[in-house]
Amino acid sequence: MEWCKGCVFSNKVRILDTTLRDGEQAPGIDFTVEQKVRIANQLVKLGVDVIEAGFPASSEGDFIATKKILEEVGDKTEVIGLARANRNDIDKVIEAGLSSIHVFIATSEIHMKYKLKMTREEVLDRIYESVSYAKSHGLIVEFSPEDATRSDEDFLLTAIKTAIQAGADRINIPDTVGVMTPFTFYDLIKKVVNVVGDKIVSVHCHNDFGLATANSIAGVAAGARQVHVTVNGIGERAGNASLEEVVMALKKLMHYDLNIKTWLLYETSKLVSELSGIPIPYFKAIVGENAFGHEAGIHVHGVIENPATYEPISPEEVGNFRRLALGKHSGIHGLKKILEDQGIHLDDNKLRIVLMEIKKKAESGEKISAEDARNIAIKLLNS
Ligand SMILES: CC(=O)SCCNC(=O)CCNC(=O)[C@H](O)C(C)(C)COP(=O)(O)OP(=O)(O)OC[C@H]1O[C@@H](n2cnc3c(N)ncnc32)[C@H](O)[C@@H]1OP(=O)(O)O
Ligand SMILES: CC(C)C(=O)C(=O)O
Repeated sequence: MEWCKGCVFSNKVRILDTTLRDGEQAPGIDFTVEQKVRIANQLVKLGVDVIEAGFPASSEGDFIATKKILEEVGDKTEVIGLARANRNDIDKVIEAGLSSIHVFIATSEIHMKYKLKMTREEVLDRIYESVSYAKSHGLIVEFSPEDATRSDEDFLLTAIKTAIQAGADRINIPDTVGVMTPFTFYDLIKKVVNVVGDKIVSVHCHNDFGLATANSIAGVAAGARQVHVTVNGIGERAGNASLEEVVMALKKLMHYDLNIKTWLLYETSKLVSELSGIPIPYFKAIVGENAFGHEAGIHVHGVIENPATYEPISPEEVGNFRRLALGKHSGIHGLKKILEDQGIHLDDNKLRIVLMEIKKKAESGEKISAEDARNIAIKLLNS
């Protein structure tokens, strides 16, 4: 397929879910250990390939949670822990019993100067030292040059080569502050893929300009074969690439092969929303209450005749539901179906009368339910 031309890997794309790490970093989200285990079990049921369970060096709670998740699902999926490029953090991942580690250090000038206070050479040394230290303990190592997309490109590629030389198994490219466009990210990932040879390239996108999903799929088109996502897109600042959007775009629009049981997306989204306390926006793609909602008469008529007229995917594919609504935009076909589903059969003249009543009420700001329509129809029939 055009999208895959030149890819060095198969058509299979891995999903690394970081809801329990980057997702939880969002201000106001603090999962309990029990909640994290519930979400981890749901992610396994969903079919994610890797669960980033936490940052063991961060706190006793994160250490315990990471360990617990490993005990709970470690035999069913890869469980990975985050670590800064220092031995203490790496030792904590090892102590937690994990076999996979995600080591990161920033490679952008601004992060090296103001945060790390390290020179380029010191960062390169730290990369080599920390990745090889993790490898010497038998870990699968995914390396991330933090703030990669604002790094000097040549230095970034040198940092990546250094991680590979130290034994890194996967290279993850984070757009840490979401400054990429699908076009610039495609170009960057192409260059990274050319450098890493047969290692898997992963992408980790943030949503500061609302482009996390678009950038993630552009990265895959450029040859990445792993995507970092979070359920409902929760995460730092404007969030991460949303699992449900990335999965459905890769599967339905770009025809990639994924392990995800898409019909569980809606229930997974609802669980994370409930446990995080972050509501799902009504208009959220794939899992929003309105994602398969139709009111406009022309749309409802089309959907009744053939849902594909206005639904690029069926709600059943993602475990969501179709909702036919009544309001000032309704048409006679929709009203007819909503009434007939309630056992009310009217001729067109009477339907028109009911429809006018509905539009009048809606225009005054009233919300009209199927039951309201039924009552208006019955009143008319009895008049
Ligand atoms: C892009 C990301 O999301 S990265 C992941 C971010 N996640 C988190 O920060 C959540 C958990 N964080 C924490 O619990 C704490 O920040 C800890 C435990 C990691 C560190 O806490 P503290 O020791 O109090 O340090 P603090 O957070 O104030 O500063 C970060 C320190 O880590 C250093 N650092 C930051 N990133 C890295 C890195 N990748 N490799 C090595 N050192 C790093 C900073 O230079 C700073 O070091 P300094 O204390 O010697 O100046
Ligand atoms: C730890 C890294 C991958 C990260 O979360 C980021 O850069 O956004």
